[in-house]
Amino acid sequence: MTFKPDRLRRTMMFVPGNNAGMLKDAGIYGADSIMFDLEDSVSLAEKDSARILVYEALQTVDYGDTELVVRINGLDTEFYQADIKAMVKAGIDVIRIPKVENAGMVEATEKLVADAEAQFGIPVGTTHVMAAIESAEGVLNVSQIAKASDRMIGVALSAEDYTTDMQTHRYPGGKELEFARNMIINAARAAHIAAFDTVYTNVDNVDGLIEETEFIHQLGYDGKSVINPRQIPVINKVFEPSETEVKNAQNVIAAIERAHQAGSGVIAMNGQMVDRPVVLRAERVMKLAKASGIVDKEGHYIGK
Ligand SMILES: CC(C)(COP(=O)(O)OP(=O)(O)OC[C@H]1O[C@@H](n2cnc3c(N)ncnc32)[C@H](O)[C@@H]1OP(=O)(O)O)[C@@H](O)C(=O)NCCC(=O)NCCSC(=O)C[C@@](O)(CC(=O)O)C(=O)O
Ligand SMILES: [Mg+2]
Repeated sequence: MTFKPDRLRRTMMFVPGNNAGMLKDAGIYGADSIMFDLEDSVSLAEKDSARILVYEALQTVDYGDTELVVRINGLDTEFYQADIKAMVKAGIDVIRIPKVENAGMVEATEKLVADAEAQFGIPVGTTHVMAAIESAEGVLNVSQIAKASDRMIGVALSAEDYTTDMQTHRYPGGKELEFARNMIINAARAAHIAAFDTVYTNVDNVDGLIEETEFIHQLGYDGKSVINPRQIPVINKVFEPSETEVKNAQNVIAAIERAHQAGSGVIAMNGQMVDRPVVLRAERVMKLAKASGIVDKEGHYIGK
């Protein structure tokens, strides 16, 4: 497994844990993270067999350096303890805890994860966790949840369960998600972890997916959970910087290097002040440009 703390996470693809064919091919579609699901896409009757299937896939399928995540069953079920044990033993990168309402739920999971690491000879602290926020209570507590563990890599909005809890449903435009989206991105940034937007459930509506992704990209989200491989290139395209953005970022990085050589941390470029926040934004643009394949090894724009 390949955990990299500062990796891009534009797409995290749900793969139903009871579907052997999807498990086998999940690595070929280019998702930044693959999320094996043991929770809501698996029926009660198949919980144990899905856990075994995912465990076997983790032993036998080569997923390259894709980040590997598993969504375990909820902490109010009879399954989650066995899920944690098996997935830690298999060496999963990240455990996604569903329906997190408070920091205590993260702490309880963390303890079981640490116990399993010790039991299976895995260095304690190497399995990471993330929290799915799926209720009104979870949204209100998200800042504590985001800071509840050193293992925490991100918080995710889960709008299907959230809108149900809020006694509404999902509308085009997503006004019903505004408060949750703002709370989650703010909590993630304050905790220096990633923020993932929710799934877009109409896999045939490409325009709707683009519109939603542009909006969450503007808010500062790292990416989205996805349910279908066809959604991956669409989201990646929204996160792909334009030629102007890349060239501006290159100029910013070159300008700040010149400033550093002259012993300064700030410089003017075309009348605009270039300082640390501008440089950090430029570095993120270059990281996205590299992942999008639109710059060469030296960072020069080559397009597609
Ligand atoms: C949506 C659909 C039925 C469409 O089927 P279709 O048949 O039309 O798909 P096609 O495009 O035709 O498939 C073309 C090829 O891709 C393969 N393929 C498709 N999907 C793949 C995939 N996911 N992984 C790997 N492979 C895949 C397929 O096998 C085929 O391979 P091949 O035959 O070889 O050509 C299918 O995608 C699917 O089942 N998705 C997963 C659904 C799921 O996981 N739901 C639970 C998570 S949400 C939730 O729980 C709510 C939440 O909790 C969320 C939160 O927490 O964020 C909240 O509260 O909001
Ligand atoms: Mg859910």
